[in-house]
This record gives sequence, C-alpha cells and structure tokens, in this order.
Amino acid sequence: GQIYNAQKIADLFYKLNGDAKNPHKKINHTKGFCALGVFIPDEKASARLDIPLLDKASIPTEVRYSLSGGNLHASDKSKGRGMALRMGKDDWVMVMTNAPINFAKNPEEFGRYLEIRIPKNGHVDQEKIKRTTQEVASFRNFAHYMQGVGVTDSVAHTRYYSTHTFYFKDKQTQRFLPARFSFVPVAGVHDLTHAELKRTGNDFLERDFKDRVAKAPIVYNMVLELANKNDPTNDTTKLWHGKHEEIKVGQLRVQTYKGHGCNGEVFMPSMLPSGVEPPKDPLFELRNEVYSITFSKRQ
Ligand code: HEM
Repeated sequence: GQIYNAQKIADLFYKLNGDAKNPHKKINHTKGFCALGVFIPDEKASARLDIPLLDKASIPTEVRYSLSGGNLHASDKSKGRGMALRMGKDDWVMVMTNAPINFAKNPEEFGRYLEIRIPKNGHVDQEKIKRTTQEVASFRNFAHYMQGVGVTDSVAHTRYYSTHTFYFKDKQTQRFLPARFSFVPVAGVHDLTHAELKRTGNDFLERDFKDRVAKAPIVYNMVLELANKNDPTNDTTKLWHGKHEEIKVGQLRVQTYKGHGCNGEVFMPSMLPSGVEPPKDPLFELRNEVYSITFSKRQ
C-alpha cells in the first residue's frame, strides 16, 4: 500500500490546490487576513495550571482568520473557517478551525481524502467522492457534522476548536490533564439565515471585521474541556459527549486590523509553552511536518 508520510501529503496538497502561476501561495487556508490582539490570562487558570506563560498580565497576540481550502478567492459563505494565533514570539501557537472534529483519524485517511478530490484529466470524480464519503466512517461523520453547521455572519460570531487533545499541567498534582480547547465568542454564535445567505455577497468577513473592531474589540473566552474517563483522546474524528469540567484559561481581545501581511507566514501548532504537552494522536506530528514542508516551498 501507499505510505502517507509528510512529503506525500504535501505533494497531494499541491496536486489538489497548487497553482503553476502562483507557486508560492499558501496551499491550504489560503484566503485570509490578519489582526492583532491581546490575550489576558485568567487569574484562576494561572492558579490551577502550571503554565508560567499564564503568569503574565497580558500577552500580545497575532491573529490570522482564514477559510479552509486552497482557493484565494473562495466565498466567505463557505463553512470551513480557521483561526491561527501566535501569542508572544511563538510562545504559544494555536491553529484551529470551526469544527471540533476533522475528517481523518490517521495519515492514510487524510491522504485518501485529498486523493479522491484531485482532478484526473481535468475532471473531478464527484461520484467517487460521494461513494467514498459514505464508505469511510470518518469522512461520513465529518460530512454529517458539517451539514448541521451554519455559515456564521462574522468571525466575531464563530467558535474555533483545537480538535486535537493537548495535555495541561495541573499545579497541585503536577500531572498532565488531557483536554480539548476552544475559543468561544462572547457575542455568541450567529448563523446567516437562508434569506441573508441569498442576498449576501461572497466577501463580507473582512469588511465586517474592520467595522466591528473600529467600535470595540472582538472577544473570545479560551475554554479547556477536560477529558472524562472514556473520552477518545487520540482520535480527532470523535466528538466528546455529555458534561465536562471546564477551565477558563483567559480572554482573547482582537483589536486591530492588519491587512494581508501575515498570509505568507506559518503558524506551527507544535509551538507550545512549558506546561502544555503535544497531542498523541497519529496526525499531530505529521501535521507539523507538512506545515514545515509547505512553508519552506513558499520561500
Ligand atoms: C495531518 C493533519 C493536517 C494536515 C496535513 C494539514 C495541512 C495543512 C497545510 C499544508 C496548511 C498550510 C500551511 C502553510 O503552508 O502555512 C494548513 C494550514 C492550516 N490548517 Fe491544517 N492540516 C492538518 C490538520 C489540521 C487541523 C486538525 C486543523 C484544525 C484544528 C487545521 C487547521 C489549519 C488552519 C487554520 C490553517 C491555516 C493556518 C494559517 O492561518 O496560516 N489543520 N494545514
């Protein structure tokens, strides 16, 4: 069978999203814009967790909002959204999407998901995509999840998820607690209605962002959801169900529009502060290797 290592996955990304006329474009989450904000750690979180970075009163944070996929001109009415954060100077980098799960639990599934979408002789095999989406449980679950998701009217009304499970050092026990995190918009999640979807153009997120931050910061609470005993921690395709203990880590306040300068940068999810350990699932390391390859191809 095929070996889906980082180079193979990067090659597939270029086959799917590459542009011979623009070889240096970002190959996934291509359409995006940049902003600046501050992260204010919560006092209770720095008492509970042994993460020295959280002892700071505030941490300057670079923000990149994006759409999933390699199309620089994708419609903002597409559902897949991203938010990448760089706290301090790569002190803590978080790369999230608006879905708590993804479509693949291992490199083979990830590679196959890309492969079936690559045009052959200029033709995308929609039948094969449909068939395979039904056959592979991870693809089917993700498609089903995304069907139930709306198109939000603003990045200020979108919740962003870590998807992977990270490990956070408990101050009292010095043990690492498995948890998923998310950035919950304080203004709530709001979807466009059918009527609004019809009359809205394809480019509204960036303008909406500029209008908002001219008046007030866009605010998110960063929340950890601690794993319960039987929650899957090494499978990014599985939702967690039921009640979970939550820890509010702090608040992100996004204040300043910064144009498109950060679009060429890379956000490496492996940049973690002392007190946070990386995920153990079969995709996280591969993911970081792929980002290194695609970033170096942009230079
Ligand atoms: C093995 C799994 C994954 C692979 C191979 C992969 C691949 C990629 C690649 C090639 C890029 C472009 C990087 C660059 O050149 O700058 C990218 C960007 C991105 N990915 Fe992934 N990805 C994976 C998993 C995920 C997951 C689980 C999430 C969400 C939790 C995610 C969210 C994003 C976002 C938001 C960006 C844009 C970052 C930015 O703003 O620059 N990816 N991904």
